[in-house]
Amino acid sequence: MSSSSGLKLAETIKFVHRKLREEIKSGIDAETVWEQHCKDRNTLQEYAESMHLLATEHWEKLTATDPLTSRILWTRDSLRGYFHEGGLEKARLKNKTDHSPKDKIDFSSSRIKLLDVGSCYNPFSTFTEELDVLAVDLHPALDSVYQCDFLKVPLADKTVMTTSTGKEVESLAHNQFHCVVFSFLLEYLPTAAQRWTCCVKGEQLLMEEGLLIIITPDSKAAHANAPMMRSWRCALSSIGLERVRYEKLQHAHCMAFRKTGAGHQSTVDHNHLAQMIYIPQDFAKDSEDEEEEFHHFDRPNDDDLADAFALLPSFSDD
Ligand SMILES: C[S@@+](CC[C@H](N)C(=O)[O-])C[C@H]1O[C@@H](n2cnc3c(N)ncnc32)[C@H](O)[C@@H]1O
Repeated sequence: MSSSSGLKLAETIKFVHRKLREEIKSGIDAETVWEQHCKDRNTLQEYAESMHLLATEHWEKLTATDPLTSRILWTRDSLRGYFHEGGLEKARLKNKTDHSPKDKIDFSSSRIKLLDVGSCYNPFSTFTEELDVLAVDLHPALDSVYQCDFLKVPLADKTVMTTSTGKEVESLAHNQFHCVVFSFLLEYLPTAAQRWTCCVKGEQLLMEEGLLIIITPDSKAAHANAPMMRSWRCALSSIGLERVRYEKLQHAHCMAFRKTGAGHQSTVDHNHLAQMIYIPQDFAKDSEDEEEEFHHFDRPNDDDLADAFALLPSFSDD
């Protein structure tokens, strides 16, 4: 791998995201778009190399000078705070009405079992003393990451991994992980329905009281995309994921959601909820709008959002 300008690497990544969205907007169905994309080994390889370089050679330099910009350190800090420094107990006290597990899991003694979805280059591998990481990706950049299309991988009683034809995941076990991480994963997916599928699967893989960490890029001020963040929070609360931590870093929104065990509300309309996991680019009209990423977009009209929120109880403002 050779060094390359950060701008060029970021452009390679944005190009792939944009291409997928443009194909959807042109009317090709999501299944076909995704299938074709998964077969395009050259694009996947170029993306993996670019992402790996961008993160390790450019973003990590920024982390060295300003650790508060790091989504990886934010995640580690959140896990420590929740599992080892009283966050979990606080959440238990706050949610006296939760359907708590009969034998509460003691998280304090063991390493945190973490599933990093869309891991690319396994950024959490440096914390092996505290984290037991299973890193998976559609097209891994490193050998320590298992190949797995999270949209398609079956959830089963056991996690099954193969190494015979390369490192692959055949199935992932329900209720097995203390933590599931989606760091810069959701905006890769061109439809809100695919993002929703990820969230639902993430919830199913977590042990009760486990954390789903979602990190999404945004260099604008926190309030600029606050309606989007509220929309995500609201949708996730309807499948029993309660937000316990939120922070706007310089380039990302970072969120931790706790699996409350309240389960899915029986009345939830999954199609409707899926649309709530929107991103600004879903509304960009052409590639010029896309260029601006988070700057120029038409938000869903306020009435639509108000309707969406009205459907869901226990929504509270930021
Ligand atoms: C922007 S990169 C983020 C990499 C890393 N998580 C980080 O924070 O630097 C998005 C990653 O998600 C992976 N990805 C996208 N869709 C996926 C899927 N359905 N299953 C698994 N990985 C996926 C891509 O291959 C890519 O490596």
